[in-house]
Amino acid sequence: VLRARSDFTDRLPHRFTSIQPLSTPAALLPRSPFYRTLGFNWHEHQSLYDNAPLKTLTITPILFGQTFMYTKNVQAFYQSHSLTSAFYKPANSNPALRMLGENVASAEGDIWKRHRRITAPAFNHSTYRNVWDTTARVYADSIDKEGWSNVEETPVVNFNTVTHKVALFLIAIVGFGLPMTWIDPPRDENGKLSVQAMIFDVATYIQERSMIPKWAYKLGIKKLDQIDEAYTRFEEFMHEYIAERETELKNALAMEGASESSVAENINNIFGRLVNARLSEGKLGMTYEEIIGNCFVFTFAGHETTANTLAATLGLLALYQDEQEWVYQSIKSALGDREPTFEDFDNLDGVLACFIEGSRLYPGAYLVVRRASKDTALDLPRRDNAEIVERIPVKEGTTLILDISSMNYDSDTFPDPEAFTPRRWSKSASLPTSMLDGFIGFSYGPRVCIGHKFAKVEGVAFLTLLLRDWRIEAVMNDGESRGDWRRRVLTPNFGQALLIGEVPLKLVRRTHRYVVLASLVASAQTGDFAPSG
Ligand code: HEM
Repeated sequence: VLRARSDFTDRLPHRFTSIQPLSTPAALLPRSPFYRTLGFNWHEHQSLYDNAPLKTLTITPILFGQTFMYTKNVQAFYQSHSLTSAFYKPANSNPALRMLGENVASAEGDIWKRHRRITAPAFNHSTYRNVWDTTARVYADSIDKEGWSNVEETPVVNFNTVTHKVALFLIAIVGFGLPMTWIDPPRDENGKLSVQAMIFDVATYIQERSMIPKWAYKLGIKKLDQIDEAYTRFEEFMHEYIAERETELKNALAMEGASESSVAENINNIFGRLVNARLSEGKLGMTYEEIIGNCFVFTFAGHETTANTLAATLGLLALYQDEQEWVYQSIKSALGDREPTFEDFDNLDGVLACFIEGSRLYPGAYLVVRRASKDTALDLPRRDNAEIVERIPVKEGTTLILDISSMNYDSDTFPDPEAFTPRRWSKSASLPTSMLDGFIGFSYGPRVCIGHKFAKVEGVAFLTLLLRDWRIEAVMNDGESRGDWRRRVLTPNFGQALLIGEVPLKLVRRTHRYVVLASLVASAQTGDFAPSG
């Protein structure tokens, strides 16, 4: 049944707030009960749609900002993200993403198409192989440098720090060809911020950098000086790095028998592709500013999301020992006693299921923004009877917030939504659709996450190695229950990505003793494993 309605504001529940929660002033204000009324407190967030029969509502700010339409109706997601949709991702939806230059995540229309055409070919089979191999080497380096090669049990470790380091290394090495070592002094011999510290701070302080006015950096506040130094150095460093790479590519092109296509074929990292695009004339060129903008966005998007998802997944595995045992057995049956390789990726679906279930419960990108390019409508099934579909008109210019975190906790799609149940994603589970392919945490349609396979390969490689070698245990306070631990440790914050705090874990060795290959450690230290492209 399709019922036509004239005005969505009559059909949808309304909520009022003082200011728009997705605005700069709201992000600057300290957390308060005011946010709770909006559902932007993690635990109450899930009840935001309780009285919304179409799982959709509007929020109208009284003092500042516009009325936005919020939805956790998965049909709204599919309709607003399809190729033919009247909705688009507005370029100004997240100013933080474009502060160092236009890029594939911030642009819209033809500019976005150009950025996507240049960057997409870098996400290919050989990149994913590189992601796998690099993850294995970073893992070996971390075990060695942390001094865990010969211990039966590690001390308490904040695993969020570990996963942030792993994710940062992956994007720096595979994305930009920059060597990294697990233990790196924060400054070089000339007192300059190390590349690692610089990239880490750039990715961590994106929210602060986008909001704090320039004059504030002159006040001599230590934290602001640190942020300013990282960002200034990042731009300087990238300028020099682009110039260097440009010279290398020009030299490669000048060699006998070389052609533009043969040079392009040999480039296997994102950075190389961006610089090469700059050398090409015409429609697929890129400015310095755009290259830096893209490097910046890959640093952020490729780091924060994966790192927080991995940290949360490990925390959940530590709480759900039976699921950990299940995935351990699935690793053993896929690998036997041999070392995993990239070729095993497809058979490690139990590990992927854990990563996806971790992403469902703690979605790195917890919402996405779309805007109606013309008067249009959404056909939304009702919560009480999905056979009844109501047509909700949407006026041109309306902002639609696709609330991924609420969709992921919807009990209609995910029975017992709070439970960590990786098996709901496993290939053998009897699910209505192929859920693994249909997971919306990486979005859908033309603007699907460009790094989704990058993240999955990295996540599966890291989890496989770690879970094969160690049993993970949650470190609890005296008298603390599993539920208390989950609330204390795994209650996230809404930042540019969904942020997880410290995740205190302990690793207890399984029968497999990891043998640190001297050659791997040596290459990790020199950065030789960085791709030459
Ligand atoms: C668990 C990890 C990740 C999650 C949950 C995630 C999620 C998402 C989502 C939901 C979007 C769509 C945003 C929108 O439409 O507004 C997106 C876009 C994007 N992601 Fe990811 N992502 C992850 C990892 C990565 C990685 C590893 C990279 C890079 C190596 C990356 C790069 C990007 C870029 C560049 C875009 C913009 C694409 C475009 O608009 O054409 N992401 N991501």
